[in-house]
Amino acid sequence: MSDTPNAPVDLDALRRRIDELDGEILKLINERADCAQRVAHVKLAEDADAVFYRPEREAQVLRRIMALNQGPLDSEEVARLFREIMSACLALEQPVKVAYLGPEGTFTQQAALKHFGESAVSLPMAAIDEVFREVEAGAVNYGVVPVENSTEGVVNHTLDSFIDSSLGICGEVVLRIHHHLLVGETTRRDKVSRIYSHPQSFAQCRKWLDAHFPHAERVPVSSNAEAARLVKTEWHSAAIAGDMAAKLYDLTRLAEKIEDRPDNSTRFLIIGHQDVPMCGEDKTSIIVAMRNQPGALHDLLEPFHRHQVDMTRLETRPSRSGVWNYVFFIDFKGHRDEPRVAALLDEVRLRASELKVLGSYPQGVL
Ligand SMILES: O=C(O)C(=O)C[C@]1(C(=O)O)C=C[C@@H](O)C=C1
Repeated sequence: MSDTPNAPVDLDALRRRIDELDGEILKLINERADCAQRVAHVKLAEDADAVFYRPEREAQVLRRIMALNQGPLDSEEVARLFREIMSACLALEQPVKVAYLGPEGTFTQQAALKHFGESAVSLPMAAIDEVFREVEAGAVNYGVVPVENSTEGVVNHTLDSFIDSSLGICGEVVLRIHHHLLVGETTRRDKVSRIYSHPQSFAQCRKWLDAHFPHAERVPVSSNAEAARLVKTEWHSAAIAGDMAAKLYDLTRLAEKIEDRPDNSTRFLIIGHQDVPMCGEDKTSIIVAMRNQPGALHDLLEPFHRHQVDMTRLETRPSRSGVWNYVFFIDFKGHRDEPRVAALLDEVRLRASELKVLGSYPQGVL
């Protein structure tokens, strides 16, 4: 075989080489799976209630692979392949069960698959509260809920659910959101008089809709997947939804990527009972209640500046009880076990009327 580009190649020889390599890859993947099974035995020997899913280790594996990769495959592509290999290995140790904000075909399901891989068992829930309840009750191991969109801002319902919940955060996943205009096979573009979607998606595609379908009725529904389900059986209707919903309901794309901002993305949280050890590139989320007095916000923020802790998000929510006068949701870089972060948290605790650490977890890798 020649290394010279454009040299004539022998197709049979190349396919024989691919067969050989596939044999080696197969052997290595199974050797890896065997190691994972042995890891499970070690975990069980140490603790009968062992937790098999280890977010910090998964983040380290994926980051290492991306750093090692020399192409020609793109690093993200390679990480996605390893994501699936680890998902299958974890399923051999113990299949992980995940509840997500449904119905089937939502972006949250896409986020759950991106984070846990195809070997996880994922179950759709009708509402964010239900995802929290299923995880709290132990019916599933983890939950996946949306928390903020780059165009539309925060998902208040998710933030509020943390106030009264015993659950914490064990991971995050960021998804690029691409919306398409979808129709059933009998609907023509010039006949679309009604468009269904989730209110957030309407907001994310507002300029495109004003320009292309100014006269179509916009009907808000509970999810993009529900919008896709409705148009499957309706003439003259279209839905705004993503790839998963298009595939699930076998719809045609009249227009692709119609979101107004090309960087439109949504951040999802993985919720659970687990305290996640440090992985090296971590984030911490806290809820802080401050007394209703002048300078409260300054008092809260000043230690972050002094300890040089990088805040990535600050949200304020109205209090729902007397104690929680002002409630702030804060995300920052670092892990609660780092001395610098521990010192910061001690100071914030002294200044606040309440502090709840929701968790430290790996920054989203993919
Ligand atoms: O290292 C572990 O603890 C494992 O269980 C192995 C492994 C892997 O396949 O690499 C599988 C599942 C865990 O979530 C993390 C990593």
